[in-house]
Amino acid sequence: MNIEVECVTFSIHDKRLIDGICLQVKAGELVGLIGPNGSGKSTLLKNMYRVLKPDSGLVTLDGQDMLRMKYKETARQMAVVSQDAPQTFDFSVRDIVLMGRHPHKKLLEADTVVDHELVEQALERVGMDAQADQDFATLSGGEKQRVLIARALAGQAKFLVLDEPTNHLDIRYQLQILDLVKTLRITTLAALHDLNLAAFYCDRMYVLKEGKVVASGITEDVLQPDLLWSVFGVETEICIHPKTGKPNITFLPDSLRRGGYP
Ligand SMILES: Nc1ncnc2c1ncn2[C@@H]1O[C@H](COP(=O)(O)OP(=O)(O)OP(=O)(O)O)[C@@H](O)[C@H]1O
Repeated sequence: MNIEVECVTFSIHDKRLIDGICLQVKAGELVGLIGPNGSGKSTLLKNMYRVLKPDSGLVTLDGQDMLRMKYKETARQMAVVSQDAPQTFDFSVRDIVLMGRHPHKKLLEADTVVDHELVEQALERVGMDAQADQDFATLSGGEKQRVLIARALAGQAKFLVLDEPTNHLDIRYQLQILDLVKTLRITTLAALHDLNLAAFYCDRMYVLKEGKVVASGITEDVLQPDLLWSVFGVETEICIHPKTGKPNITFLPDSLRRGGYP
């Protein structure tokens, strides 16, 4: 599936939060969206998964205007894992993952053996099968995040939107989840804060600042000290790591330039 954002603009109370953004995710790519706090990453993603409606511009899925699609059709094509886990009561982990199958069903249609198989497989893939019967509300932040990834997998979406998917995860699961996404080769757009993870996993990236794309391209070209200074205001040294072959960023805090701590 190819996704295209064409010149999307979005404002709230006359404040322009997204300013003429164009981007593209080609079939099978894992594309990163990076940028400082408040640069518009989540707002852009919400415009893509239809929680917000662009003032102007277009979002297309394989050339189809998404705003003209039925919501159910969008949900079949696109799965979203956002930072905010849903507030739920009395739903088990398995129930939550089964919800990923809903866009494929008619109203009141019963769940099938295939639905249940897909749910069990998805739970196994994220390492949550042992907690399938636990109340979702009692999980840790990281466990919730993994269950939401499982829900997306069970839904067999062709396009995955991840809004800081590794936010609550310990390092093992950060690597596991991004490895999984990469292995599945699902077309994915992911807002990521960890630049080293983004450097390792993303095929390409877009850098946002104040609602605009200020750089884009393959990670090796985009991740340069000058750019990171101008966007994040942080000094860095970047080398290509001999084992990964990917950019490895070392952050140099202000205190180093001042000669360390008193
Ligand atoms: N409903 C709203 N009303 C007013 N301003 C808003 C609203 N929603 C978002 N904003 C503002 O839009 C800007 C972009 O927010 P957004 O959440 O998209 O940033 P982000 O890049 O995802 O940030 P973070 O990395 O902190 O998650 C911020 O300045 C935020 O305060």
